[in-house]
Amino acid sequence: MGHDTITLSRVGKTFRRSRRPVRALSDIDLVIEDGTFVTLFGPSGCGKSTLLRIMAGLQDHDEGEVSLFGQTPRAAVRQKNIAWIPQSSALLPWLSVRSNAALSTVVNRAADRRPAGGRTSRDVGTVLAELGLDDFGGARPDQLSGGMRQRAALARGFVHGAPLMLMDEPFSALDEFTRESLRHRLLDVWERHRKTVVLVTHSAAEAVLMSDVIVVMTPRPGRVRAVVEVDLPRPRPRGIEDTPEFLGAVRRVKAELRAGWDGD
Ligand SMILES: Nc1ncnc2c1ncn2[C@@H]1O[C@H](COP(=O)(O)OP(=O)(O)OP(=O)(O)O)[C@@H](O)[C@H]1O
Repeated sequence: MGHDTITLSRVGKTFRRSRRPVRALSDIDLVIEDGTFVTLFGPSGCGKSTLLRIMAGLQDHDEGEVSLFGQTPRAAVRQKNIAWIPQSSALLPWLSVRSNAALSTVVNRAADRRPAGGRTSRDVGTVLAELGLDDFGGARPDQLSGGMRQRAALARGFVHGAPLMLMDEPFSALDEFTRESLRHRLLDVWERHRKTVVLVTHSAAEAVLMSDVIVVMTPRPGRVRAVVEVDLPRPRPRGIEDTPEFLGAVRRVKAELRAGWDGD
């Protein structure tokens, strides 16, 4: 532990497809240590999703270096070192929850032949139980609520066994009540697995609740405005959202954002 999982140095990205190029990211420097829960936080258009997609090997960058475990993102994906959790659960509708959760173990069978020291997939039944889905392993996605579908997507991510999980606003399609309970559910499971997580959000409260480190980003061009360490106890108890310490941290993060962005 303690070695850097992820380093980004001077990463930049310009989209050039239209007549006016969009500078989505500029000069992004970031170091993320093993086992840290990190959020990318900022307003719409600050480049959070682009940065996450670059880390996931889904998007190329055109400046700087990205190193995940000493590998390029694409190599890290090939070696099964990254689990991707999208905004909508992206479950296969014709498969049961159990089969969806186990999918990565099937799809990535080639990656399982990697040398000793590689990661092992987690037991599907254990992870489904951790996410409160033990009675729904046989159900199909259309028989589940939105919150349960997203829990199944998280299960698939944890079963995958990758040391790095990348989550693109995984709760954004859910109602506020479901979202709150799912945040705590994810924290409970994360406490057991302690993987490195990078999560995108535009909720300051979500960033503070989940993270060890919040990367505050501002738009035009997308830059890192501040890296804020969250000094709250782990595990984060239910109800922590109402404590003065929590509310103070939310205020600090919002103040960092305002200092670098006039809010237009
Ligand atoms: N494929 C693309 N082609 C052209 N421009 C793009 C593309 N993807 C993103 N952009 C632009 O890059 C900038 C950053 O977009 P990005 O989606 O990364 O921001 P974001 O912070 O994730 O925003 P949101 O919270 O709304 O998802 C925006 O100005 C966006 O319009």
